[in-house]
Amino acid sequence: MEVGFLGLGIMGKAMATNLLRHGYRVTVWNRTLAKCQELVALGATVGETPAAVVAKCRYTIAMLSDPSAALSVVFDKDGVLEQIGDGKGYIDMSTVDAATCSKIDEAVKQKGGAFVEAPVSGSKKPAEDGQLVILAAGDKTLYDEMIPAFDVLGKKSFFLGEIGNGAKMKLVVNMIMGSMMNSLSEGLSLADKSGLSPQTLLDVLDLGAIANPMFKLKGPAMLQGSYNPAFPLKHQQKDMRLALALGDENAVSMPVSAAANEAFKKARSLGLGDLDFSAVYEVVKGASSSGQA
Ligand SMILES: NC(=O)C1=CN([C@@H]2O[C@H](COP(=O)(O)OP(=O)(O)OC[C@H]3O[C@@H](n4cnc5c(N)ncnc54)[C@H](OP(=O)(O)O)[C@@H]3O)[C@@H](O)[C@H]2O)C=CC1
Ligand SMILES: O=CC(=O)O
Repeated sequence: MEVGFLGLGIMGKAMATNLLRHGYRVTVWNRTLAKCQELVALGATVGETPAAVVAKCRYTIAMLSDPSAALSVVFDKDGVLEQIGDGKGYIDMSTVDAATCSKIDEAVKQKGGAFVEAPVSGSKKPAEDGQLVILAAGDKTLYDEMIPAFDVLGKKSFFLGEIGNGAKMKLVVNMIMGSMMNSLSEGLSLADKSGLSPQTLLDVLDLGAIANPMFKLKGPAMLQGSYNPAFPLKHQQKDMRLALALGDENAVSMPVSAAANEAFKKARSLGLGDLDFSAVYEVVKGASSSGQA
């Protein structure tokens, strides 16, 4: 099967690599074209523009940073819309909001193509290991056609129905994740400032009812002050922002998430946006130090 792949950031590179390893013929494009070379070394071919990729491939997957990138790659000059049409499918796996998915869906359908949104839960390592959780919605026929590729990329795919539902599910999940990361940061700070060992706190957490892979993976690195980006903080803040907007639309009060969003915004303002989202710990630590008598 031949697929196109647009966007070779942390996630896209791992996902396209996985497809190549499983025998897919992959044509890649990235805004910074030089980043395609690593994939070429693994057997990919390069499309000079998103339109060129879509012209060549029946199915094209995108994995881009945010709504503005997702829209630009579709609607701008040399974009997806110039070549999408009958018999072609476009699958956007980026984390965006439902309105962005609807705009893309309508435009692709108007050209005779099919669209599936399919954001993923799981970070760099699950992407490398083909262990993502895929949250798809939109054209069911295209979804069914993509199942073999989704099986390479992920451990489980959910088809959630009408367009927008994948985006909404992803935002709810990441809203919870961002709040949990803030809560862990506060707990580590509180343990430290009150004379306890933060490492012992991690050991205790890992044995109890709130043990989870995120605390286990990120906790020790946070104590080392090591924030090599798996999930960039700027993307987590984008997800909190979009989840809060979904809360606004539905009149759902989310004070915990709003507070977490403020901490991520503060981290961005301090220049931590390109670090892992666990770097919000630096903000929480700083806040507790400045509060000292
Ligand atoms: N990292 C993670 O753990 C996870 C991330 N996600 C989501 O997946 C998506 C990608 O994340 P990730 O790979 O980490 O992000 P990166 O920041 O590593 O990569 C972003 C990609 O988007 C491209 N891009 C950005 N702006 C534009 C634009 N205006 N036009 C065209 N291309 C653009 C970048 O191109 P260039 O190289 O030129 O900058 C790059 O290919 C995001 O929506 C994120 O929220 C979902 C699950 C996990
Ligand atoms: O979106 C990030 C993730 O880890 O999932």
